[in-house]
Amino acid sequence: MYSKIPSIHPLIDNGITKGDPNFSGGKLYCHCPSKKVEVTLASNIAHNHACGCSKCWKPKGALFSVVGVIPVDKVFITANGDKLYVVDPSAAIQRNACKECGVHLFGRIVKDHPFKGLDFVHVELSDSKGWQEPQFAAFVSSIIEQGFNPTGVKEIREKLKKEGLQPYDVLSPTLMDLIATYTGQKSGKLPSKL
Ligand SMILES: N[C@@H](CCC(=O)N[C@@H](CS)C(=O)NCC(=O)O)C(=O)O
Ligand SMILES: [Zn+2]
Ligand SMILES: [Zn+2]
Repeated sequence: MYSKIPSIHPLIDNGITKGDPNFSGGKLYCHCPSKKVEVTLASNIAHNHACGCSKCWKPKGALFSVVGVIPVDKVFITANGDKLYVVDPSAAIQRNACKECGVHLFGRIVKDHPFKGLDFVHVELSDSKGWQEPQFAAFVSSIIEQGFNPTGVKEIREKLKKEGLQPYDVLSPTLMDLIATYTGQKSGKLPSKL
């Protein structure tokens, strides 16, 4: 007997399909059988990644979310926006979810934050192909907080690496450096022009 590794995410479990660098966007739909919330994205996404945190929306049975960012001016609610509500209004990322099916359509930053101006989206909610593929895995140890046995995390990290996703316990060094630069500039310890 061997134990089957749990699903990381359907877009990762059986190998990642590369996106199309010339892809220019598409529509996201919630999971309701009718009157779907529809969000139109007018460009590709960036910094797409797997996130193990407890706050990002995950498809049923998956340990990780897959989430990327897009400039807020490229995001349009194009149908049934009256079904959206903000999951946690006090969070930095205001995740707008469908109140019927629970799917998160976009996460918006409204307060002063290094990623303000970007929305967080899950492109698996789109039928279009060509979206940027996941680039790394973030908040891996956070799966333990949600009930995953810590003894199994090594195997999860190995699987992520095998699929080409470097695992991190916060964000990737690129994104952590961006956040730290913003913080340093805000406090005046770092010049505003670099
Ligand atoms: N260990 C925590 C981590 C939560 C966390 O910090 N999530 C990151 C990645 S999405 C974040 O930036 N959260 C900001 C927010 O949710 O507003 C958990 O799993 O709940
Ligand atoms: Zn829905
Ligand atoms: Zn997250």
